[in-house]
Amino acid sequence: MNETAVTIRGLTKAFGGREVIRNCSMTVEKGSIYGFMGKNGAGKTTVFKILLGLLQPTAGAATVLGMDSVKQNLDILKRTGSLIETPIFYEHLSATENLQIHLDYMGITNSDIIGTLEMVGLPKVGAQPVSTFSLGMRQRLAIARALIHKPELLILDEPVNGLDPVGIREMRELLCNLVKEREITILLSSHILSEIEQTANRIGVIVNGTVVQEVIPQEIRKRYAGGLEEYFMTITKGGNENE
Ligand SMILES: Nc1ncnc2c1ncn2[C@@H]1O[C@H](COP(=O)(O)OP(=O)(O)OP(=O)(O)O)[C@@H](O)[C@H]1O
Repeated sequence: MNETAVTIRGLTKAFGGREVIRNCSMTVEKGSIYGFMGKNGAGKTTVFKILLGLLQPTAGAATVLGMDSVKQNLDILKRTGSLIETPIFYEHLSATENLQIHLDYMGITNSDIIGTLEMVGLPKVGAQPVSTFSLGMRQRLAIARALIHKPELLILDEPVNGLDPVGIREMRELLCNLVKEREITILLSSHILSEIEQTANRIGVIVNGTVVQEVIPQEIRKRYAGGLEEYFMTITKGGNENE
């Protein structure tokens, strides 16, 4: 049996008495790419924030790399790289300086900033202030920051957001290579179904704060002639009360 990188059981999160995550369970196997799909407001970002210890669950539990998301959140942050919502940088500082600050914060002295910038497709702009970066360049830098401390797990909320078609393909190749070469686990959300289809080993669909299905892409192709789009429309129909 595969080991798990993330286990969520009976998770509930309420904001001001309104439950946006409801009795939610999911399992992410180590060394895999898990595609997390759901309509706007279904609860993907909230689940990611709970996994990273940025939000506390109202009920239930989340375990990340064997650690409890509430009690061991600092250890989780050290062993995990993440990109959640719009990345924030020190605008007047260069890409290299931003990565160095992150490494200092993580207490890491020995890391390859130049190699990481190259890996994400920013080979020549390390010295440039982030204020001059385009949306796609910022997204690449955010991925570099998520990767630079060599995490075992990457949690990426819409990582291809803002990338052009070339960038999207490069990101796909990068993520697949990371799993192959570094044996890391990737949990990512995306509204671009073709991206999920081409990268994920396993797919989880969240509807109104509950993961309603976890499946492998081959199973979807077998059962739905229209592929992932038809599957998504079928599973999520009935709307989203969280919207
Ligand atoms: N801090 C908060 N306070 C109150 N409600 C919140 C808070 N954060 C999220 N919500 C609500 O929780 C629900 C789930 O939001 P979440 O951002 O997790 O959805 P999502 O699936 O990531 O959506 P999207 O695809 O649009 O990014 C939404 O109804 C949102 O308004």
